[in-house]
Amino acid sequence: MAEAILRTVQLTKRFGGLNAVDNVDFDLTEGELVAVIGPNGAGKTTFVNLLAGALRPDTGDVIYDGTSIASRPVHARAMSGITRSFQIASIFPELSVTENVMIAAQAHAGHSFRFWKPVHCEVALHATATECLTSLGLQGHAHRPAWSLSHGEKRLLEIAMALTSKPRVLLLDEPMAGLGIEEARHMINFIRKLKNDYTILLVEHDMDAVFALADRIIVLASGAIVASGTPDEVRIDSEVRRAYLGDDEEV
Ligand SMILES: Nc1ncnc2c1ncn2[C@@H]1O[C@H](COP(=O)(O)OP(=O)(O)OP(=O)(O)O)[C@@H](O)[C@H]1O
Repeated sequence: MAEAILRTVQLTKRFGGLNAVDNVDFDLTEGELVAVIGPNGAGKTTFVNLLAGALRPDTGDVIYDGTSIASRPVHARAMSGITRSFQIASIFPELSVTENVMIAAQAHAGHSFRFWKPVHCEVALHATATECLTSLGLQGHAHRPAWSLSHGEKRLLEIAMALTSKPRVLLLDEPMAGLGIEEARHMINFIRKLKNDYTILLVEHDMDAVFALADRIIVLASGAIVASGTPDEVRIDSEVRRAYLGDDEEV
């Protein structure tokens, strides 16, 4: 069996008396797209925060490439290859789409441009930005101010900004949130393309997206994994119907 790039061992995060993430053993193998689903308050965002480094676990561990990273901060994890999509709040509305992606690229590159002449930095950042925008179909919007993008285009821009770090593991937290039907279809198509190049963890409420994209699905309820498997396995799992969807609902 292939070695996991990223795994968690009995990962636990408490808020007061609440186990938001409760003893979670999880693994993600290179090239996979694993979706994490579960009802509101199940612990999905807390779990992503623990992987991205925005939160530290109370107990348990996060292992990346065989090394414990549980105490590493967000930027150190991003530098080593685990990147979460940017949030709309981190887009600069008055700057162009390209400029936003260039700023993300510069932030990820950190000091690595230190020895370059400014003009070379600019050219390199521009090239990275163009590549990332193209992979999300935004190249035609490069010169527009970011504020003028639709909600769906802004969500694509968030992902383009995350790609500037050339992540090995891309963490996507509800990329479909707030999208219309057409925008959602568009987003699914782009994430499907990203699957060719990235290992992805997708947290998502949109079941059409989850079942269209996931190689494996993990179901969280009250912080704990209650089911996992292929989409077909999860679709027929009675525990999932009980804990998450209600017995009568179609998955
Ligand atoms: N910073 C915090 N302080 C206290 N409680 C928190 C904090 N963050 C999350 N929680 C609680 O932890 C539990 C898990 O929350 P989390 O946001 O991870 O769930 P979720 O599955 O992402 O929910 P949703 O689908 O609604 O986004 C919830 O009961 C939530 O109220």
